[in-house]
Amino acid sequence: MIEEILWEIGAVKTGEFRLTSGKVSNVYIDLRKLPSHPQAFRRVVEALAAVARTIEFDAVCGIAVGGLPIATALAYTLGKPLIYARREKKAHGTMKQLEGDYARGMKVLLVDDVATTGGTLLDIARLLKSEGLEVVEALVVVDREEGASEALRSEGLRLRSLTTLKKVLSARA
Ligand SMILES: O=P(O)(O)OC[C@H]1O[C@H](OP(=O)(O)OP(=O)(O)O)[C@H](O)[C@@H]1O
Ligand SMILES: O=C(O)c1cc(=O)[nH]c(=O)[nH]1
Repeated sequence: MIEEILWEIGAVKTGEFRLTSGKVSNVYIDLRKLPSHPQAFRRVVEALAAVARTIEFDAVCGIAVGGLPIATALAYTLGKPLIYARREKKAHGTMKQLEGDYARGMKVLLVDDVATTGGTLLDIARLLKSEGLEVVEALVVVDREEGASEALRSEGLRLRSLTTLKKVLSARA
């Protein structure tokens, strides 16, 4: 089970954490360490691939940093092209925010590690739309169920997840 895997690799942390949205929480899911555990990583990516195979899309878009290794492994597993978004536009070099090769009209599956308010997914969905891409759905490992699903729905996007924070916490050994 995904929830058990997260506990096993120590991805569930307790303490006091400031979240991206500015909220404070006493629990934090740290999936940045997932690729350091190859067997767990493979199981999570296989579970994501099972969901992704039910969706029609042309390319995976990962969100740096936490979502990028996961999206990369997912795209590789599915044999789909990968593009990825920085949280901020580069201030030098190419000056880009969206990396990789893409074309207008491409159907994209947006992938991240965790969704809380959905602000990050929405920002990147808007970036993709501004480049002429079509975001078909968003897929994350953990939905904290703190507004992301509703926020995405209000812009016509469905959020899918492998699990929720509630399920992770109730699976605690
Ligand atoms: O739904 P939201 O309220 O937007 O929060 C979720 C976002 O927060 C985390 O990223 P973080 O900003 O910590 O960046 P990182 O992945 O680069 O560490 C997480 O990886 C999501 O992208
Ligand atoms: O909302 C966030 O910033 C956030 C929450 C969480 O549990 N894990 C994470 O990586 N980010």
